[in-house]
Amino acid sequence: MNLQDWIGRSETVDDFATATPYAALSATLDWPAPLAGQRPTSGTPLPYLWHWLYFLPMYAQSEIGADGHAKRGSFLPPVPLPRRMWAGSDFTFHTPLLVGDALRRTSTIVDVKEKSGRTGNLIFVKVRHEIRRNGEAAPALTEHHDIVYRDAPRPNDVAPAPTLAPAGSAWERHIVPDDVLLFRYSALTFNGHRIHYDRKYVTEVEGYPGLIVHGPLIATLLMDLLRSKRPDAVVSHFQFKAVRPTFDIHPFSVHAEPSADGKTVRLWGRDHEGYLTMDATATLA
Ligand SMILES: CC(C)(COP(=O)(O)OP(=O)(O)OC[C@H]1O[C@@H](n2cnc3c(N)ncnc32)[C@H](O)[C@@H]1OP(=O)(O)O)[C@@H](O)C(=O)NCCC(=O)NCCSC(=O)C[C@](C)(O)C(=O)O
Repeated sequence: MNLQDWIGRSETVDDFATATPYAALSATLDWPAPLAGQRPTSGTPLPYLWHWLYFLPMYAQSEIGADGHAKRGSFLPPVPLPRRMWAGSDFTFHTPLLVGDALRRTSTIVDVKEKSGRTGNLIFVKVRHEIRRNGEAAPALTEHHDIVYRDAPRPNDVAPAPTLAPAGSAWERHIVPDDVLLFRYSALTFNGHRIHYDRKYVTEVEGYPGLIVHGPLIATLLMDLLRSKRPDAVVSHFQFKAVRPTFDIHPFSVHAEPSADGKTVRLWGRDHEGYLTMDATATLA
């Protein structure tokens, strides 16, 4: 089967930006009282990246594959490598999405690439999502999502040399991940991926030392750090790359450092050993 044949495939999903998932994520991110868990009124802007609370992957239970995601070969190509991860994303925020909006997301497979990485064979699938609000012709948000698929683990696998994260930062937040945090984020995004809750599966089948913290959760924590320090910042562009997995067995931290000219903010995730896990940049409008 030629994976390139999937390039150009497209699907469209409609949804409403409802208040309850917003309230649940604000509680999960530990917003201070009285904001945590509070339902926002219609017209409240969605914080950056909270569009992931909508357009949930409503696959029938019988369509779910071994890793807890939908079986491959319908919208996403039937990639033969077993271990799926979120490699990174790139966003252009054209206009804010507001609670109460009727949203339409059109997703298109724009690239499928096989690569040989330090950790073995990799297949990258790039999906472009365009989200439009209330029937408008122009997208309010454009996202390019890189999904990576990895080989099965081998007994003598050696992790590639990690990169040290910057030593200091203007802003930071320390997170103690646990099963409950991971479960709540999986539930909010209706993500059945076993690597986030099935410890036996993630250690024995995928060969990782612990449950994996979701890439989109870490990216959301990065943007939440920026929001908490600069609530009025208007972000025009944001991109992140997940460079090293974060596991629930140790604390981790998220950091941000505005540039001297105030036009960009570098954001990053750092594990308990000081290694870079996610590298991101927000461009301010
Ligand atoms: C991605 C891994 C496997 C590459 O591992 P590697 O070390 O073997 O790669 P490399 O040797 O550094 O690079 C090989 C090639 O891949 C490219 N590359 C390398 N990294 C990236 C990246 N991030 N984004 C885009 N491209 C990337 C890189 O530029 C290079 O391309 P080239 O040959 O053309 O020069 C490795 O860096 C890794 O394990 N990263 C952490 C991934 C992670 O933890 N993701 C979040 C958790 S999984 C998740 O949230 C799941 C979820 C939510 O359930 C869900 O399914 O959607």
